[in-house]
Amino acid sequence: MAEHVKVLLSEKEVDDRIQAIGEQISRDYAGKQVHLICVLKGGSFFLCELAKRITVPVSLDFMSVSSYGSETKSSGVVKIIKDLDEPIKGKDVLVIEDIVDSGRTLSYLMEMLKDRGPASLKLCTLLDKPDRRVIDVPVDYTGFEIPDEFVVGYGLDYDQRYRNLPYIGVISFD
Ligand SMILES: O=P(O)(O)OC[C@H]1O[C@H](OP(=O)(O)OP(=O)(O)O)[C@H](O)[C@@H]1O
Ligand code: HPA
Ligand SMILES: [Mg+2]
Repeated sequence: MAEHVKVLLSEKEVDDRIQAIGEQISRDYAGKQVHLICVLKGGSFFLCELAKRITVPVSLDFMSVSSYGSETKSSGVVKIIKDLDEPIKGKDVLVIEDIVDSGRTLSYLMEMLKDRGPASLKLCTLLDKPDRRVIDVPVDYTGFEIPDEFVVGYGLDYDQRYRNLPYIGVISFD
C-alpha cells in the first residue's frame, strides 16, 4: 500500500506561526524565567524551534509518557516512561506539545504537574484537533486548529516515521 503525504501547513506557515508564538510568550513572561517541558517524542521539533524564538531566560526538561492499552486508555490513564529530571515547585512551567487530539494525554499530564506545585502552569501546542476532543484541556497557546485528519511532520509520526518532515502533512493510503 502506497503512502502519500499532502502539505497541510507549509514550512513557512509553520515557522512564521512559531515566531509569533515565541514573541507572545516572551511578552507574557517578561521579567521571569520560563521552564519549558517537552513531551517526547512528538513535542521535540516544536520545542527546539520555539525555544530559539523566546527572548526571556529559558530552562528545559523532558518527559515521556504513553497511554495504557485500549481499555484503560478511555479512562485517560497515562504511564510515565521518563519523568522530569528536576522538581517544578515554584517554577513558571510551560508544557510544549505537538498536538492535542482526544485530550487524554494532556489532561492527565497537566493534572499531575499541577500537583507538584509550580508557580504557574500553561500549555502550548503546535496543533489542536478540537473535533476529536474527549476530555477538555485548557490550551494557552495554539499554533493551528486543524480538521480531523491524521497529520505527520514537525515531530508527528505515522508508525514512527515522517517526524522529520519540515512541514505538516496529511497522510493517505492507496
Ligand atoms: O490528545 P491525545 O489523543 O492524547 O493525543 C495526543 C498525544 O498523542 C501523541 O503522542 P504519542 O503518544 O503518539 O507519542 P509520541 O509523541 O512519541 O509520538 C501526541 O504527541 C500527543 O502527546
Ligand atoms: O494526527 C495525528 N498524527 C500523529 N500523531 C497523533 N497523535 C494524535 N493525533 C495524531
Ligand atoms: Mg506525544
